[in-house]
Amino acid sequence: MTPVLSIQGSATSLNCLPEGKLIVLTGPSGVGKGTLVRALLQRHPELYFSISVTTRAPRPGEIHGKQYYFVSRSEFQQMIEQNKLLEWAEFAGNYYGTPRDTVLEQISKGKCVLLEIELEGARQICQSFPDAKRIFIMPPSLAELEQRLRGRGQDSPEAIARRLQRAKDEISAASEFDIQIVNDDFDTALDAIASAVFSFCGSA
Ligand SMILES: Nc1ncnc2c1ncn2[C@@H]1O[C@H](COP(=O)(O)OP(=O)(O)OP(=O)(O)O)[C@@H](O)[C@H]1O
Ligand SMILES: Nc1nc2c(ncn2[C@@H]2O[C@H](COP(=O)(O)O)[C@@H](O)[C@H]2O)c(=O)[nH]1
Repeated sequence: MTPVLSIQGSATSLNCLPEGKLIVLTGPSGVGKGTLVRALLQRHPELYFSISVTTRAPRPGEIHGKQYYFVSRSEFQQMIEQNKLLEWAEFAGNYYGTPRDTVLEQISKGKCVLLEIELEGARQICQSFPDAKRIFIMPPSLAELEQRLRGRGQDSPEAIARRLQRAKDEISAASEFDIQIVNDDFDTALDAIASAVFSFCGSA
């Protein structure tokens, strides 16, 4: 029942979060999670956003340590073996994971910590942290999702097809989450996320 996680060498029982709060935000690729999170962090810089590790190649303008920590597949494999990731998953041909120590450190400092991750990783986090708040972002329709992925202009047609294929399974899992928010009108969705975050975290 009680997962034991290590913070800087000390064992800490985390079946409930000791100080801070953890929020998991998921939803299909292209739904607008990243754009919503960036807007939320601008409004509320007191939140802590976890920067993930990935084997995906950087897109134009992406900077190591800002959007992601970009690593090779062998480096990612080493991180798994050394238990440095709180969760990880393969998504559309690349690996993604959440660095363990920084997240646990921020939680232990009482921060409200935000993870923006795909479904499999979100499920892992929900198992390890049953007290985490789980938010699912829905697209208004699959056609609009495709439009957003194409409009973003960052992925090849093959990568977009893989992401859309996966989106169908992800959307059917939305009811596993505490809250479902449709990102149709951006400001309405942002207000709904802010309200969910702060009713859970208090003043963070
Ligand atoms: N409410 C909205 N209405 C129209 N376009 C939107 C809306 N929200 C986000 N977008 C646009 O949709 C595109 C995809 O958004 P974004 O990159 O944030 O998605 P994502 O869910 O983070 O994707 P991924 O999981 O692949 O990182 C962007 O071009 C963004 O500007
Ligand atoms: N399981 C995890 N998924 C993650 C993590 N960081 C990001 N993601 C998700 O990956 C997809 C694709 O992202 P993209 O930047 O290549 O478009 C998207 O759904 C992200 O939410 C993570 O640490 N773990």
